Amino acid sequence: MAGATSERKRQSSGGDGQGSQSDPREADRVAHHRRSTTGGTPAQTINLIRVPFWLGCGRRGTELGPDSIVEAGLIAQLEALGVEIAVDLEVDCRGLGAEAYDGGASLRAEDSGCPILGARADGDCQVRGAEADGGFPARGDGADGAGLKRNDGKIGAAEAEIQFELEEKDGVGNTLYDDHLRDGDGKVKHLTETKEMSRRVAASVYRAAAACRFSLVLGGDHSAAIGSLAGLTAHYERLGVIWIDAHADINTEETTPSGHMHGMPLAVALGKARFKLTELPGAKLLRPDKLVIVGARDLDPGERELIRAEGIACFTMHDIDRLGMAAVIAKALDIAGRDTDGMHVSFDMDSLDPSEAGGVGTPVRGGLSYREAHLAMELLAESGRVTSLDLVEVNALLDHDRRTAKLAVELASSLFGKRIL
Ligand SMILES: NC(=[NH2+])NCCC[C@H](N)C(=O)O
Repeated sequence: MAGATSERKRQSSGGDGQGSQSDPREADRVAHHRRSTTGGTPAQTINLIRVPFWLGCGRRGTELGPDSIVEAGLIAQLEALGVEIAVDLEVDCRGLGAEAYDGGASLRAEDSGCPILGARADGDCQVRGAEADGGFPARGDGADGAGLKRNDGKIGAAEAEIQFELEEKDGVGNTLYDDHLRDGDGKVKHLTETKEMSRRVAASVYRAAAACRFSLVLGGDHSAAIGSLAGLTAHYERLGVIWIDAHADINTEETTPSGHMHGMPLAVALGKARFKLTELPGAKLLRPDKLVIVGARDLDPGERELIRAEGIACFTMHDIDRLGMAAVIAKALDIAGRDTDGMHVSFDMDSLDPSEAGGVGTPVRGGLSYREAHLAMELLAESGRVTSLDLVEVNALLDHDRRTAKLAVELASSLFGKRIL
């Protein structure tokens, strides 16, 4: 728990570590500029957000992904690159769909002693305590049009209110939403739990973004990205997104062939599904012209239609074969990076060929080679533009010798500036 320790240290030295900088955003801009002009290694302060959630894909083993990636050496690798892990927290997913987890009610979130965001009672209650005097503004009433008021880079903002809502509703059970889309309607599975997980992830990601920190979100299945995107759009005015995946994950409740929420996050984020990102506190819809999909090779009919209708940039494996990864990433950066103030990379390990990354729940042949995946991450690092990353869909029960988890660590290292020479 190096992260929690470092957060506690920061607290005892008086505040959240941002107080001594008059304008953290300015410092961040300078750092970005320095990186882009020297091509140097991006040294960053990150919040590590573990999301052990599998209900969005229906395959157990995916909830073991975050710890598997950490145990494969993530923290040492990042620290060797000069990355500071300011916070290391686990979003509590155990109280969600308790019947689907071993132990049922005995594993409910409140039993951790830290009912809302942190399963890690030692670290997260401390982190939350620090926020209590962080001067949270109340959630905006729309006066600034953003839903959430900004907090000048201070940790906190609307999270106190988000937590309050969760506390109120989660303490008595797991049925938090009263909408018509319920599990068992034969269509979307675990919608209620996925929404609740997303709210929790969003709160943590928002908090990181508000503190000008990079969020590294470890899945868990790809529905965790609903939370990332909600937290990020609550903070950034115009977010660009590069979605690296074998699938487009843009099914709606009507088009999903499986009912699994991990095939739907982009439809949610774009406002095309009945469940819209804007249901989550402060979140804004993603703009279709700021989204780029890279590596697609398994699209459902409804997904093809939606991608065409919305004019979404989708570089399939065919395009990567023809143009090469370097050209594809250059185009992706141009689309997701122009006129945006934040850039999120959502990396599904199933974008890689199954011969490299077999430990995933929905493998598809003909994927990215080992070098193509690294090159993508290296070029994204060089751009100096990426402000957050999801690394998702490692299924530890399907992974041999942690091969996929180790590859996830390697790819994260490339994104944080590791170079061959
Ligand atoms: N993130 C993923 N692995 N998504 C797989 C989605 C598969 C399929 N398109 C579905 O909607 O069910």
